[in-house]
Amino acid sequence: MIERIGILGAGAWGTALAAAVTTAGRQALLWTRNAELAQEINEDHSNSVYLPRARLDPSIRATSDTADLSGSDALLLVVPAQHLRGIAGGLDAILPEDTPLVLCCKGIERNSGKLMTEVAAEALPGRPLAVLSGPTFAAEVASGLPTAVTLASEDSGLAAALAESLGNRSFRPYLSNDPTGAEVGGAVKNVIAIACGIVQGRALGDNARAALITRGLAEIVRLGLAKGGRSETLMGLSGFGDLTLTCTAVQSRNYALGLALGEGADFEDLMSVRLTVAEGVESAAAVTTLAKTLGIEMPISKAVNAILHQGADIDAVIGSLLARPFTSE
Ligand SMILES: NC(=O)c1ccc[n+]([C@@H]2O[C@H](COP(=O)([O-])OP(=O)(O)OC[C@H]3O[C@@H](n4cnc5c(N)ncnc54)[C@H](O)[C@@H]3O)[C@@H](O)[C@H]2O)c1
Ligand SMILES: O=P(O)(O)OC[C@H](O)CO
Repeated sequence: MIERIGILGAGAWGTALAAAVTTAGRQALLWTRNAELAQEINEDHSNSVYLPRARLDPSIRATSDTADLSGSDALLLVVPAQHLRGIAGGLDAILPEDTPLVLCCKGIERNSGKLMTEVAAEALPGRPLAVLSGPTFAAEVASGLPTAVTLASEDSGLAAALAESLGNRSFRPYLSNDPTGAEVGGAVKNVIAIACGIVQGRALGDNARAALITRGLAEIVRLGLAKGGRSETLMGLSGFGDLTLTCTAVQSRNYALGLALGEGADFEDLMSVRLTVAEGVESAAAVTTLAKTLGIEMPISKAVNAILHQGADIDAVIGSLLARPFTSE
């Protein structure tokens, strides 16, 4: 039985997952690089920086020493995508080779274009891998509100064991053997959510957002299939489900970032003050490069990348998207 769950990363999602783990009756050990935050979690049972309104179960323990994770029966990887390689690599010497790794971060490594399972397989070679993804705002999970996730692994026995260990009445895993599809859905939906925020910020209407969600899903499916994922995964919780959630709620950091940009805020100003991660920023660049390499069309993702990273004018980019030739669905 998977009893002791190590959680690498005590941001909003790592902390919410610790809450789900304790609700399921398992032990949660959170790792954070910030010793003061570990002390706060242990002594005050709160995470005032990343999940300010949550009261945490006192059984949740935190540490800033990665060596403490070596006794985990499974390790959830919940650090921002661009930091996974660096942080996880430091665990290779201390983590047993049979410890399952569960990728809970949603992004693509910008420098390499690699998915999180690909990065984990290089940073911590040989360990069994799974992906946990889906429509999951951390604050709602921490409050015990009903949530369903995809738990995907090529090893169906591992996915089932993880579901048994982590699942409960309000945190319901659905099993899949398509981790690639689950990862692509989780990463690209953040980019499409930025696009949706931008059109809402520009007051272009709900029709425009529905069009972006639908054509965004077409981009997710193209990339997912090209990477070896399956279309039913991309139509499930970790694809369509998460895309819908993230593109329609101001609670989403990616959507909210797009909204602010659409309303006229400066990208660099927004990034210079933010504490929390908006994965779509880095993934927009990664997805654009990957689409070019794989020879697939992803015009919305490319447009977001042009706005964020190439200084393109928002109205000019929207004008170019609207001027694209008519085509079939
Ligand atoms: N918050 C959610 O609702 C939610 C839900 C599902 C998945 N996720 C995914 O989980 C992952 C983590 O997101 P989060 O919401 O927990 O993060 P967060 O925004 O709450 O916190 C930021 C995290 O990044 C870490 N960090 C910041 N700068 C760093 C650096 N230079 N080096 C190493 N670590 C650094 C911080 O210590 C902190 O743990 C992301 O991939 C996100 O997409 C988040
Ligand atoms: O706040 P966001 O945009 O990072 O989205 C959080 C989760 O990924 C939603 O499923």
